Amino acid sequence: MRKRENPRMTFKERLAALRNLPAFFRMVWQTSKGLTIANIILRIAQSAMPLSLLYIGKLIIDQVVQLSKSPTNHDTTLLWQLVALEFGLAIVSDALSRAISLMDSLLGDLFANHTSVRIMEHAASLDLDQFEDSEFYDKLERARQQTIGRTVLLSQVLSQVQDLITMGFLAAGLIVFNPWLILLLLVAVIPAFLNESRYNDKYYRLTWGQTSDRRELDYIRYLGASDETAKEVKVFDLSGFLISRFKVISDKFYKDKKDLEVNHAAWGTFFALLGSAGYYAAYIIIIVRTINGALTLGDLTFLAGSFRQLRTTFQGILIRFSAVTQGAVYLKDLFDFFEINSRMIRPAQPLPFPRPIMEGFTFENVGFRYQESEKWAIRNLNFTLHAGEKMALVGENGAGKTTLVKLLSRLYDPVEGRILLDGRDLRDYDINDLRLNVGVIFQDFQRYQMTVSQNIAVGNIRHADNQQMIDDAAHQSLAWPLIEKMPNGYQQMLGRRFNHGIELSGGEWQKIALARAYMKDAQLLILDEPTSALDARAEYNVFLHFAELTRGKTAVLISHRFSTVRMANRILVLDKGTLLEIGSHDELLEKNGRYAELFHLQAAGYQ
Ligand SMILES: Nc1ncnc2c1ncn2[C@@H]1O[C@H](COP(=O)(O)OP(=O)(O)OP(=O)(O)O)[C@@H](O)[C@H]1O
Repeated sequence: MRKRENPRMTFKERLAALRNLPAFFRMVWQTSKGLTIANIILRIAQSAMPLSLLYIGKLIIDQVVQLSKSPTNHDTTLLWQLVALEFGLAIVSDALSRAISLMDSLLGDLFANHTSVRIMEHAASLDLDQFEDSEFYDKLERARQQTIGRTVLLSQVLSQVQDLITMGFLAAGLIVFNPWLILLLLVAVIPAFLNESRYNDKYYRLTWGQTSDRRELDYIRYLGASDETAKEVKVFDLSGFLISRFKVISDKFYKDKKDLEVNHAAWGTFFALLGSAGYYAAYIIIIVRTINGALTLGDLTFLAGSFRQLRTTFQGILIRFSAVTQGAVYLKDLFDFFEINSRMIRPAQPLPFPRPIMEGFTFENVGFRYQESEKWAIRNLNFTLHAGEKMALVGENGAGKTTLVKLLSRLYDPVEGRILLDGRDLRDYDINDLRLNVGVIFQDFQRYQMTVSQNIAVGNIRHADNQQMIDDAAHQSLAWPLIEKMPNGYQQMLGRRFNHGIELSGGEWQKIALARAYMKDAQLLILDEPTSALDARAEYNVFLHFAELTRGKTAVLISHRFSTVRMANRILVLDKGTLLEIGSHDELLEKNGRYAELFHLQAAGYQ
C-alpha cells in the first residue's frame, strides 16, 4: 500500500478551497433551479428583518417614554400602529424562517440524491483495476461519506450570504450612532474565529487520516452482521475476533476525537468569554451615554440590541466561515473523484465489432501485470483463438487463466504486446459494442438478491423486460427445470435478504448464472468454471448441449474438470502465465506433457 501524508490546511489553502464553491453551486443549480431561486429570495427578505424589528422597537420605546413624560398628550395612535407593525413583522419573520428551513431541507435531499447518482454514474465509467486500488477506494469513500456534509454545506453557504446581508444592515444602523462600537466588536470576535479555524483544521486532518481505518470498520461491521457472512462467522466462531478488532479501531477513534473535543471546548469557552466581555464593554458605553443624555432610552435598546445581534451574527459568520471552508475542502475530495478518469484507450473513431468474427483473436506477445504487483500474471503469450473455435484453458491455480479472459473481454488492457481481433487491435473497437458481443460468466459470479427473472436479465440488462428472451435463456441453459418448480416462477425472489426470498444451492445458482450467458447474442462466450458446482448429471447435460449452444460462436472455457475441458476443440495449457502446450485433447495426451500428466492424475482419482 502506498504511503499517504495527512494534509495540513493553511489558512491560505482554506481560502483557496472556496474556489470549489462555484462548481458546487452549479451542481445545486442543476439539481433544482426553482428551489434555489426561492431559497435566495426568501433569505434576502429575511435578512432585513432583525434591523427592522430593532428599529421599530426603538420607536415604540421612545413613544412610550414620550407619552409617560407628557400627561397632556394621550394620542396613542402611532404607538399602537408601531406595535401592530412589529407584530406583523414578527409573524412574517417566523414564516420566512420556516419556509427557508423547508427549502433547505428539500433542496438538500434532492441535492444528496443527485450527487449520489452522479457518483454512481462516474464510478461505472471507471476501469476495473481502478477499483482494485486502495487509494482509489479511499477517494470514493470520502466522496460518498460527504453526501450529508454537502447538504449541510449548502444551507451553511446560503445562511452565510443571508447573515452577511443582515450584518450589513445592522452595521449601517450602528455606524450612524457610534462607529467605535464596530471596532470593539471586531476585537471581541476575531480571536474566537481564529480559534475555530485552527480546530477545524485539526478535525479535517483527523478525519482524513482515518479514512482507511473507517473503511475497515465498515467492513468488520458488515462481516459481523450480514446474511452472507453469518455462516462462516458462526462455524469459525469469529464474532469475538471481529468484535475485538472493531473495539481496537473504534476506541482509537473515540480517544483521538475526545482529546480534540475537550481541547476545543476549553478554548471555545475562553474565547466566548472574551466575546461577552466585548459586548459588556459596549453596553457600558451606551448606558453611560444614555445617562448623560446623549442617547434616548429607545436608542439604548436599539443600540444594545443591534450590538448584541451584530455580535451573534458576526460570530456566526466567522465560525461558519471555518465550517464553509472546511466543507469546501471536502468538496475537493468529491471533485478529485470526478476527475479520476478511465485510463482505457477509447479511439475517437471506434470500429464496430465484426459481425461475424472472420479470423478470431490473436495474442501477440501479450504480457500483463496487476497494478502494484511486481509479478507478471501473463507474459509472452502468443496464440490465436480462431473464429468459431471452442478453446479450454487449463492450468494450476494462479496460472493466469482468469487474467487471460479479463484481457480478452477488455476489463484490462495488456501492459505488453497486443490482442488483435480480425487483424485490428482490440483497443480500436467500440467498447460498448465489444461488451455486447462478448458474454462472460465468471467463477465468482454475483448472486443478486433479486427475482429469478432479473438474475437472468443481468446478462443483458437492456432487455430486462423481454420475458421471451429470459425464457429462451433459461431453456437453453439448465435453469428452466429449476425455475419451473419455484413457487413464484420467474418472479421468485432469490436470497434471504428480502421478503419471501428463497436461497438456492451453489449448483442451482450456477445454473441461473449460466442462463445469463445466453441473454445476449454474444459471438464470444467465456465461461470461467461453468460446471464447478454442478452435479455429475447436470455437468453431463451441459456437455451434451454445449456444442449446440455454442454453434456459430467462439467459446473459451476455463475448468479444472477434464470432463468439461473435453468439450473444447483445443486446449491451452498455462503455466505461471506462459503458454506451455496447445492442441486437441488427443494431441496433448499423445504429447504426454503437463496436460497428460494432469489428466491421468485426475483420472487416477476416480479409479
Ligand atoms: N486483482 C488482482 N490484483 C493483483 N494480482 C492478481 C489479481 N488477480 C489475480 N492476481 C494474480 O495474478 C495471478 C494469476 O491469477 P488468475 O486469477 O489469472 O489465475 P487463475 O489461473 O485463474 O487461477 P485459479 O485457477 O485459481 O482461478 C495470480 O498470481 C494472482 O495472485
